[in-house]
Amino acid sequence: TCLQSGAEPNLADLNVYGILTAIEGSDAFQDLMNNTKIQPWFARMKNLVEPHRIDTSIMTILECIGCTLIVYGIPFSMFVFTIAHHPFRIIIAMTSAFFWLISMLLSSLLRFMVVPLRNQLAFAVLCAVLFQEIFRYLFYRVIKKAEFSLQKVQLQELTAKGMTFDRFAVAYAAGYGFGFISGTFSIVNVLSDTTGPGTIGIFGHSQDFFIATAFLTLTIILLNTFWSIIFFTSLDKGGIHRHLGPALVVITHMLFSCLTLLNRTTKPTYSIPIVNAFYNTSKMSSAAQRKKIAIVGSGNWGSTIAIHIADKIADLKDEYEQKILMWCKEETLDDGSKLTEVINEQHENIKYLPHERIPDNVIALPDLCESVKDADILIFVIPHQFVKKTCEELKNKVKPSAFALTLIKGFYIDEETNNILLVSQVIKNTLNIPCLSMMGANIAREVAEKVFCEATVGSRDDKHSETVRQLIDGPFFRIRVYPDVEIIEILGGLKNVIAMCAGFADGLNAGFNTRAAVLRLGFREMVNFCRLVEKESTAEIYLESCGIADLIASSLGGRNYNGAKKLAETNKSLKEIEKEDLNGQSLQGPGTAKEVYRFLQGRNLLDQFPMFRDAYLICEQKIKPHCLLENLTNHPEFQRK
Ligand SMILES: NC(=O)C1=CN([C@@H]2O[C@H](COP(=O)(O)OP(=O)(O)OC[C@H]3O[C@@H](n4cnc5c(N)ncnc54)[C@H](O)[C@@H]3O)[C@@H](O)[C@H]2O)C=CC1
Ligand SMILES: O=C(CO)COP(=O)(O)O
Repeated sequence: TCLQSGAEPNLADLNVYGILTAIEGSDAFQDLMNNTKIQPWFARMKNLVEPHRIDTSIMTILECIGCTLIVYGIPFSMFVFTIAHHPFRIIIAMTSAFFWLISMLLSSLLRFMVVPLRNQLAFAVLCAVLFQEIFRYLFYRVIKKAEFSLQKVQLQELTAKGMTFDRFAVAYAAGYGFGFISGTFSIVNVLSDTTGPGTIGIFGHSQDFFIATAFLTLTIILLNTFWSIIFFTSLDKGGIHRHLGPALVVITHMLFSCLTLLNRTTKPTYSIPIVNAFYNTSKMSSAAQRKKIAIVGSGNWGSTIAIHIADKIADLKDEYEQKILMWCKEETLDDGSKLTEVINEQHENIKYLPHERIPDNVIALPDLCESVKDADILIFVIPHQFVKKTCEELKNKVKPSAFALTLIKGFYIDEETNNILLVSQVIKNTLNIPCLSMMGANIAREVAEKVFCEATVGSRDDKHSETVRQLIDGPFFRIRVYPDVEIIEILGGLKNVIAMCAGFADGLNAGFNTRAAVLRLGFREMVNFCRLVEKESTAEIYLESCGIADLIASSLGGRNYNGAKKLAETNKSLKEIEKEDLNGQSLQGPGTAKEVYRFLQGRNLLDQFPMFRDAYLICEQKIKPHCLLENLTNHPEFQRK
């Protein structure tokens, strides 16, 4: 040794002293003291160093706390923010952790049984990875079975408790459970070593051992979460993805685990799991970004559009979450069953769209807010008189980044200003999200039977238009987009009133020439009315499906037309007719006729719109339907120069 009496110890002294104190008390240490001349030097060093010694137990405990925070900090936040509030996810995570434990048990059993390879690390890695992946797959199968039963019998109950069956969340919670338990198993021993007696490199390895292991364990937890998401969502997607996703997971898991075999080469191996995690995060985030669709309404048109969209998105699995939530105002049917249960069990809306199969991925929910909670696209399709109340209930309950599309034909007149208040405006103003409109000649039953039709979409946002195109446009349902959101919507409401006029004319057995005049003059009033309110971007809009085509279709076979025809034939009130013929479906024409009448009256314009005026008065049974036909001769159209 070089430490002279009275001199300061140099680095070599400190180094050797550090090593000896680490083994102090052992046989080797005693041997050294007894059989060499090192003892006086050691005593001098002890005198000099001990007064300056930092309490190592505090240091090592701090290291243990630091490593624990590295390992569990992020997973803990993930748990608190994404799992803890969902009992269903907690159950999934715990069950998945249990599956991991069984996989490890079986893997150890196999290793133990194959005696020649028992001590080969590579064999252990192979067994561990294969068993984990087999159990990941088994877990997926079990959940798939459970999902089916849950949806069949318990959906309402689950929803009421905030336990919706969200496949992505299930994959996430399953991966989290798998990762958490696997990470915990690989770190607990290491963490206990961090508490002392010394934390300087094990077996001469890097001093960064503990911290590196902590980061690696965090990576294990995160990777397992990503792997389950990739694994489960790929299996859900089907096709080639069924094989690619799981293969990717098994390969990356194997590569990651094989790092164990490189332990002795130390440093560069740390970067591999980080690259792996990065790659998996990017794969996973694309799955997380899949847009969710909610349909607010499940009547005749609501159920039809749900079927249509479910068919459309079946080919767009990367972009759209396949499950479509459809809000269904709960009602008890004649046999005592609940409508939502019937829809989810029989996959048919036997009340509002009988004999049409609703795909399994359309789930009817009785809870309005639950149905739209995570939705990126909200499709409103309820009778217009319920829009204000429905939107009020949804206030502050929808994603701020979502957008809406209204298929509702009808509007309000603001009581204070006597101005038109469109459904799209109510949605926009109450929910604070943009709202597009789609109207056209779309008699629901025919759309459900895949009979060719077209529609007009009102949108001023190219991205949203593209989304609507993806969801709706197809070989038997073509759409055209215009920026005239409001005019499209007003036309949709007004045509119901003029279709009633066509019904009155047919009910009175009017001549074909007169029936044609009713349609032309009615269409003229529709255009003139729109021009009182909004300036169209182009007059072409009136020749689109939302204009002339919807009027023709509705006047040939719409519910409003049929109801009005029956009124003219029987003298019954529309309320009675609605009750007798429509089994809960709703005539939108009478309500709109009333609103239009009020709007025109407030502006002293009733004489300029005699058909709108008379339609309302007939609905109210204040005049007879023949008056409408008699008044055609003095229509203001004939005073026009
Ligand atoms: N049926 C069709 O062929 C077409 C309808 N439309 C329009 O779509 C809208 C919806 O029509 P449909 O789906 O046919 O409905 P519908 O006429 O079948 O009405 C029944 C629906 O109204 C719901 N409802 C009853 N009371 C309610 C309340 N208090 N709050 C909320 N919802 C309630 C019922 O739950 C049921 O889903 C209407 O504005 C209609 O003009 C547009 C194009 C085609
Ligand atoms: O809007 C419709 C077709 O485009 C349906 O009209 P009805 O509500 O009169 O059936």
